[in-house]
Amino acid sequence: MSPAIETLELTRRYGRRLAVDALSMTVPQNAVYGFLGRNGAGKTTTLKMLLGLIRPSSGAARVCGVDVARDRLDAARRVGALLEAHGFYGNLSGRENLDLTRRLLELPDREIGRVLEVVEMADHAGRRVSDYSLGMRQRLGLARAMLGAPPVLILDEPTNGLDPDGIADMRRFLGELPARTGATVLLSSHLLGEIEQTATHVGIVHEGRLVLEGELARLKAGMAPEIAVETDDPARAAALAASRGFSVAEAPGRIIAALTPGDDARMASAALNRALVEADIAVFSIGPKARTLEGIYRQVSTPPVVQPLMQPELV
Ligand SMILES: Nc1ncnc2c1ncn2[C@@H]1O[C@H](COP(=O)(O)OP(=O)(O)OP(=O)(O)O)[C@@H](O)[C@H]1O
Repeated sequence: MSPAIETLELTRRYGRRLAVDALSMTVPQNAVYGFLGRNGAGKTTTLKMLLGLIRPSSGAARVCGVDVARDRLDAARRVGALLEAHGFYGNLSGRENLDLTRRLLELPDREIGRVLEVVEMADHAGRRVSDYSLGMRQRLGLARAMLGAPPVLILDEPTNGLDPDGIADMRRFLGELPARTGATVLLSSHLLGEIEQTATHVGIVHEGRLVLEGELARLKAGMAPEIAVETDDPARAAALAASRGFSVAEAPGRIIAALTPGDDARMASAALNRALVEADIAVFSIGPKARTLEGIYRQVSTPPVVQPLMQPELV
């Protein structure tokens, strides 16, 4: 069974800028694959190449085994997409907007009722789209992407601009989509929490390169443990932890120190606690932290912090 999506050394240059740099990703069938990266990391450029909207400078992309550059139409038939610009006609109803796409794709009329049911929009389908909330437009966009039941859905930042209720709704739809439709979902986001709550798989892109990919549960299990320290002096605590070989992230009132995989987090916590107290730094709490996608992301996208130990009396 070929993967739902596969790219091989996919590369796109804009002038001298490498927007996507030899990116090889694999999205297994039936996954909800979270494609994660900061703004400008290269997510949209990758998605556009997968959809055949722009050509790669080199490398290849395949959807359900079909090469996108070689068989663009064949590949396009297998994908539904939700991109940022909706392009709906505000003066037409939701149903009429869907009908325009249905006719283009030469699909039977009943497809409209089916996709409206999936996104729970059947009750609003007769209203003009100009009266829709942004969340309703996003759902209509999702419904349009699902017309014809393509086996792959590609969604660019599907919760962008939504209010908390809209975000919660959209997350629920996305998580349920593989079970409800049999589709594989690739969704891009710059929000860790969003991917953590919806995705089964994750790919992290940083400066055009795929720096990590895999099943989320396995990545979490395999990641280096971290110690969270609440303290009165995060700056000195961070410097001290870094001098002892930890990679450290600093936040108001606390630091997160990442261990090397295989280290015993409890013993390391005790040793770090002793060192902090000896350096006259108040420790309000200390202990191993639950493994999160945020921790994984920090490990792959930031270089370790190594700062010289400052003597307490000099600070
Ligand atoms: N048409 C273009 N011409 C020149 N440079 C571009 C073009 N499109 C994208 N870029 C550049 O390529 C890089 C990757 O952009 P891309 O839009 O793919 O990132 P992204 O991860 O989707 O970010 P965002 O979430 O902000 O859309 C950026 O540095 C961007 O400035």
